[in-house]
Amino acid sequence: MTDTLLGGFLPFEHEPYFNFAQDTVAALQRAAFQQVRQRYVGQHFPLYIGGKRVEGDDLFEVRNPADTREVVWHFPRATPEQRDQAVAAAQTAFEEWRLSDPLQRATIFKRAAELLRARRMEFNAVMTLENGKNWAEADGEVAESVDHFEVFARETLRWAQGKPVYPMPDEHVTTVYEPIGVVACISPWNFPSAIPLGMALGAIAAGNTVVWKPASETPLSSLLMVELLFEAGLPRGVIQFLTGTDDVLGDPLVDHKDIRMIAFTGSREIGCRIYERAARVQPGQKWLKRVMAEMGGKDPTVVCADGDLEAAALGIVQSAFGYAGQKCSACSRVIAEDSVYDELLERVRALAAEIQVGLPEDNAPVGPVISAGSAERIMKYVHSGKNTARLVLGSEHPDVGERQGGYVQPTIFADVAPEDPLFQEEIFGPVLAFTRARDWQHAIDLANDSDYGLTAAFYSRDPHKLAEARRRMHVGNLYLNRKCTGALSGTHAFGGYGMSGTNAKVGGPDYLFWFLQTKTVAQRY
Ligand SMILES: NC(=O)c1ccc[n+]([C@@H]2O[C@H](COP(=O)([O-])OP(=O)(O)OC[C@H]3O[C@@H](n4cnc5c(N)ncnc54)[C@H](O)[C@@H]3O)[C@@H](O)[C@H]2O)c1
Ligand SMILES: N[C@@H](CCC=O)C(=O)O
Repeated sequence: MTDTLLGGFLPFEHEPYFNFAQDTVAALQRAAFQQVRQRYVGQHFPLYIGGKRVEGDDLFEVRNPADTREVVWHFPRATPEQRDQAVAAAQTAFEEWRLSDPLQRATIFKRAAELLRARRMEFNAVMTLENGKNWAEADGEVAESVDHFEVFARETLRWAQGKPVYPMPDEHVTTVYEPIGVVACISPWNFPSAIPLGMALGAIAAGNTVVWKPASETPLSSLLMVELLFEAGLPRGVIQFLTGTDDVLGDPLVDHKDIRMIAFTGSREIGCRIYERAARVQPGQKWLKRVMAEMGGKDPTVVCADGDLEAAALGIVQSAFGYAGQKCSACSRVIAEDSVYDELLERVRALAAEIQVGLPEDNAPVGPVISAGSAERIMKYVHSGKNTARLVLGSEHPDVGERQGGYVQPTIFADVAPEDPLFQEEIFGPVLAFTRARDWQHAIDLANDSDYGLTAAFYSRDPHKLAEARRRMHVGNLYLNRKCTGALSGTHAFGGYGMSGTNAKVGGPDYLFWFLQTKTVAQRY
């Protein structure tokens, strides 16, 4: 029966992006900024616990990274009591939600997709104002969120079917998947809707309940998704929404005995910390906690001598400097064969030199990094890089008038040695390292010389080299003859190797298994 239902949810198409080059579309997006400013700026937003909206007394400010003098909105700092109430409420809601009909879940997600389609420009504008994405980057993420709703609607039905087993003549044996409990979803600021949404939908599509803890820099993009799900019919107790400080919502949430799983996306430092802490069984805890930890990257683009240099240069510039390099998937290393190294470097330099850094609300190609502190950290790499490598572009502060924010110019270093921090460490900003390889095989060795293994791009026209790249590149997401950013839900299951994390592969066919446990039932008649 579920097969028939799943059939009713097909076919699937990725949500198309808005074409902001069209005047009418651009005018609508501008109007959405005005509406969002009128409706949301200056507002105080709530927590959600046990289906109730909870106002807080102790508020923190969210600032516009494009001009940090502007406070855009306020959110509450949850107290330890509210954290514990949220976990308890999620436990209570689990008893009902775990038995919910997968078709009910799928229908809610489909409805949420429809609701979001109608409000995409509003969600884009909110994201721009709190995390500095330009229109296209924000739109890419909101479109990905629509895709997540559509994909998870189908995945919840698919997993509800169970899996066939090898039969026995005298027993009827089934393998079915059941939910596990309360999942804490902890997310970063750089993808404030699609990333927490992917984790939360994984949890609730599987029949679990959620404590959703967004990054403090970007809580409204997350809250709007939660409220959208409520509007679509999700029983309100299924998601608890908590904002606040890491001393209340970090270690203590991870350590909580009633948390069954932590779904985390963020830095390597915090991911490793969670992994370690969650391994300790707390008094009263009745399970081994499961941890999904999706972490950073140091993503290479390999360019072979026979590759299309024009396409490679464009792909490198888009993936290295789009959203100021603040994607875990961003290209941060280029490894090119000796014979094309200089030409490729010049092509990339010329394209990158044209990039204008400016206001994301005006749709500048590159906006600010998330904060002044982040810019300072990035500039430390740039300053020390000048002593270890050859600066080809950047390193100055772009002119953005009187605005205060962490604006960093696209920066390129050439002749970077493999042991250089520019080659090994995630900088999470618009800083690109070029390294020369003797030949294409050496280039693959250099690409693999990293603790991380998230994404990589590989450019060649030679089928033998492409096949070898498929076999040898040690990454979770390998892109041949295209840029290494922009995974699409349902198609490019996303997650890395090595210290990039647990390889959970959000948006992929196995993702829901992370949130399920398997029951075998054998019956004799
Ligand atoms: N692999 C991926 O899919 C992916 C996607 C996006 C971002 N990232 C990575 O995220 C990082 C940038 O994000 P960030 O700066 O927000 O990361 P972060 O690790 O500093 O913070 C992530 C979240 O963890 C919370 N947190 C902080 N201390 C905690 C603790 N002790 N216990 C539990 N939670 C705690 C934060 O409040 C935040 O919500 C980069 O390294 C980037 O590569 C990875
Ligand atoms: N999924 C995004 C990256 C998310 C990390 O920051 C991409 O594929 O570019």
